[in-house]
Amino acid sequence: MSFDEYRKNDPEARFTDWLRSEAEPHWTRMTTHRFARELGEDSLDDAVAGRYLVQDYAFVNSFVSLLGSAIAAAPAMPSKRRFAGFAAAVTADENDFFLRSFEALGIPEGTWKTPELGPVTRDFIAVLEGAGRSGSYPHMLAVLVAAEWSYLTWAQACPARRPQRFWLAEWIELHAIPEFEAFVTWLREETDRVGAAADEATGAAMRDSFRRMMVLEEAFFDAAYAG
Ligand SMILES: Cc1ncc(CO)c(N)n1
Repeated sequence: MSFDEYRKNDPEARFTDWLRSEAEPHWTRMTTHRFARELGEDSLDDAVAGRYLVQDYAFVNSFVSLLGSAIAAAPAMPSKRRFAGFAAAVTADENDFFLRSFEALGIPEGTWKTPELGPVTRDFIAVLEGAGRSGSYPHMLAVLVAAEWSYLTWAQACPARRPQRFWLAEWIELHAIPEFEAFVTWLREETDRVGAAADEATGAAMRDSFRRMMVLEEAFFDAAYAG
C-alpha cells in the first residue's frame, strides 16, 4: 500500500506510521522478541548477552559512521546538531557501557576488538555503509529511524523494575532515558517531514530500507541464541 492509500484510511497517519506498518510482521516480532522480554525480566542467559554485545559493538561502530554521514547530509545546523549530540552520547556513555560489560562478562579484548562477524551483522554493516555512501538524507533517515525507534519501543515496554546485572539494566536504560526518547521523537518528526515531501520513488526506497532494517533487527536478536 502506498503512503497516499494508507492516509486515505487514516488522514492523521504519519509517514513513519506507514513505514512501521509496511515493516510488519517484523516490527512487532522484533519489538516483542524473546530477547527483549528476557532482558526486561532479568532472565537472559549471559552467554546470549555476551554474544549479542560483541556483535552489537561492531554494529555500533558502523552506526556511528552513518551518524557522521547524517551530520554531513542534514540540511541545516539544527538537524546536524541533533545527530552530533546523539553521536556524542553513543561514542561516550554507550561506548563506556560496552567496555565495562565486556570486562564484567570476562570477554577478552581480542574477541570484541576484532570479532568474528556473524552473517546478520555483516548484512547490517552493509546496509549501514550503503546508506552512508548513498549520500541520500531520506535513505539515511529511514535506516536510522528503524534502528532507534524499534529500540525505544522494546525498551519502553520493559518492566520498570530493572535487572540486577548492570549490563542488562543499563542496556534497557540507555534506550529508555528521556534524552534517547527526545532524539527518537525528533528523528520521527524529521523522517515524517522528509518522507511526506519525497517523490514516489524516494518514498518507496525509504519503505524498503526501513523494512530491510526490521528484518535484520529480528534476525539479529535470533542470532544471539544460535551460539
Ligand atoms: C542492532 C541494533 N539496532 C539498533 C541499535 C540502537 O542503536 C543497536 N544498538 N543495535
